[in-house]
Amino acid sequence: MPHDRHHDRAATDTTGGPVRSGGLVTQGLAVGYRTRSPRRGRGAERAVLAGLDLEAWSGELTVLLGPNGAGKSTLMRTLCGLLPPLDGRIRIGGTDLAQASPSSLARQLAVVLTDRVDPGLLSVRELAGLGRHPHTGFTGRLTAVDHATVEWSLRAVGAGHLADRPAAELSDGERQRVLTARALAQEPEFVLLDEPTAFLDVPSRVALTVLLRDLARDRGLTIVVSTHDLELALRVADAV
Ligand SMILES: Nc1ncnc2c1ncn2[C@@H]1O[C@H](COP(=O)(O)OP(=O)(O)OP(=O)(O)O)[C@@H](O)[C@H]1O
Repeated sequence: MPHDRHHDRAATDTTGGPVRSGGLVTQGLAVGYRTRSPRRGRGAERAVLAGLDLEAWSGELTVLLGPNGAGKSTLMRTLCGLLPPLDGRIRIGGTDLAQASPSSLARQLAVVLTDRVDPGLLSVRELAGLGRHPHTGFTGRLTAVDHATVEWSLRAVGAGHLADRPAAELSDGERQRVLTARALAQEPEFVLLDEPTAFLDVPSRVALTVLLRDLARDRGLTIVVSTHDLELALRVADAV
């Protein structure tokens, strides 16, 4: 790792634990699925990962590395509140995820999962503009500041030239960039991206990962990315 995360948080409390607040922290987290049983209520639990004590901090790009089927997507879905934890706690910015209101979570946290998105008839600019929704209030109208943020986010991921294209016509790699732009347009403190480089060619993989690391450092974001790209993770990530 090029950057020793432990160097940044040398301060500890009397129990030896970190004194840093905020960040994305889990304690004893178990993630997985509950099978539905129509006759017997809740059904059985199938844990995919258990006993996870994870920390991701502001200003750092944290990478979740694991082979196919390891549980990265399951963990990502749980960290953003889409899947209930089977056990343990998740704290985001010092607040228990289970207690966070959906509207405050939407302003704080942006997520890009691997699910296919149907953009309908939206242009690329309009699709990225959806990221502004938590900030637009009752009318949903974008102000000049919102428009500027969307343009910036598209340019940041190298998709500025696609802005007027119908989003439904994008290639997989182009769509991946635009969805990343939508997440950045949200101006969140926390960004979770599940395999954001999966469809990208090698130069674009490096460029996007370096961009995410720089955004984390320059804007103090907490960015968590899953990947099975070992080399890139080790070269660029602040914590793996
Ligand atoms: N909806 C579901 N219900 C039950 N089990 C599931 C469900 N989705 C995934 N799983 C199982 O959970 C395990 C972890 O899957 P997950 O998709 O989280 O892994 P991953 O690390 O993201 O893999 P990949 O790198 O292939 O995307 C797998 O064994 C998978 O079959």
